[in-house]
Amino acid sequence: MSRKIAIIGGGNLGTAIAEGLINSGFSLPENILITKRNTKTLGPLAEKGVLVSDNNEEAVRFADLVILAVKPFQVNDVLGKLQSVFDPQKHVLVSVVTGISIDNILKAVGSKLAIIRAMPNTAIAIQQSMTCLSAHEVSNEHVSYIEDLFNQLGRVVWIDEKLMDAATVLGACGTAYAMRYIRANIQGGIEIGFDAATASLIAAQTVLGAAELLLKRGAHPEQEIDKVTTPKGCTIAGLNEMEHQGFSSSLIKGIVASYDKIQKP
Ligand SMILES: NC(=O)C1=CN([C@@H]2O[C@H](COP(=O)(O)OP(=O)(O)OC[C@H]3O[C@@H](n4cnc5c(N)ncnc54)[C@H](OP(=O)(O)O)[C@@H]3O)[C@@H](O)[C@H]2O)C=CC1
Ligand SMILES: O=C(O)[C@@H]1CCC=N1
Repeated sequence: MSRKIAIIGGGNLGTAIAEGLINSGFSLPENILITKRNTKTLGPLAEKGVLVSDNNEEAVRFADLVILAVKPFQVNDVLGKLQSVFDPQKHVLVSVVTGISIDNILKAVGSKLAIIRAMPNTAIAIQQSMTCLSAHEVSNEHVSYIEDLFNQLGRVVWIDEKLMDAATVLGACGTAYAMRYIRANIQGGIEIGFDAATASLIAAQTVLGAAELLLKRGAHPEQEIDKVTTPKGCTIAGLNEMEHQGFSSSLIKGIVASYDKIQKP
């Protein structure tokens, strides 16, 4: 399989994917064609040598891998206009669109195309995405190509398609939740004496280190918390106050609210 990639929908996620593909060396810029209606915002990618267009048909003809990254309500219109251009012998379609099932995509393209759903997050731009993948009735060749691609851009897990909405919330919305957690740390850090830049550095690196402890050791968070909480110390005092204020409960309720908001077909 040649390595020509079309990204339809060069918004926040589409451009992040393009950046990740180039930064990782997985793709040469000239092997990526990215589309949107207003191409002006794609200037920085064009400067790196990525092909830019407002013509989705041209993009599909150019590529063998098509990544669909438009908003959910745009899928039927965009794919409907591309029905005659898709070639099941040539193309594999990866959709990162929230809440649109493989069955719905098949109906929209109107042919028996190889379709994989992927749920990455915006850290894909710096090869630190968590990407959940799902497929059915797709060849092993396509599966290993797509797994290889997303493995260059972070970590990958294959999941049952019925868990895709849950993956969207935990893995993709999760970036925003983590940012809010870090921002609150920065706000607190400033209140107890740091300037904003120093508080930001300390907060972000501390979260990175905590995540690495879990990923590298496979430990449970509570095991690592036990190592930090001195009896009668300041950590447990802070943690307990956070819980009295509903910390874990508010996160869980937020996750469920995000999940409930995803339109179920
Ligand atoms: N942002 C995130 O963190 C994540 C997003 N997702 C999903 O990815 C998808 C994209 O999200 P996001 O990047 O945030 O959204 P954006 O709105 O930033 O990007 C969508 C892009 O699609 C373009 N677009 C609209 N219509 C067309 C068309 N007819 N042809 C080509 N391009 C078109 C828009 O540009 P223009 O108006 O100029 O055409 C826009 O830039 C969504 O389905 C979202 O649910 C999934 C995981 C994470
Ligand atoms: O907020 C949204 O709808 C999308 C889905 C995951 C991240 N952003």
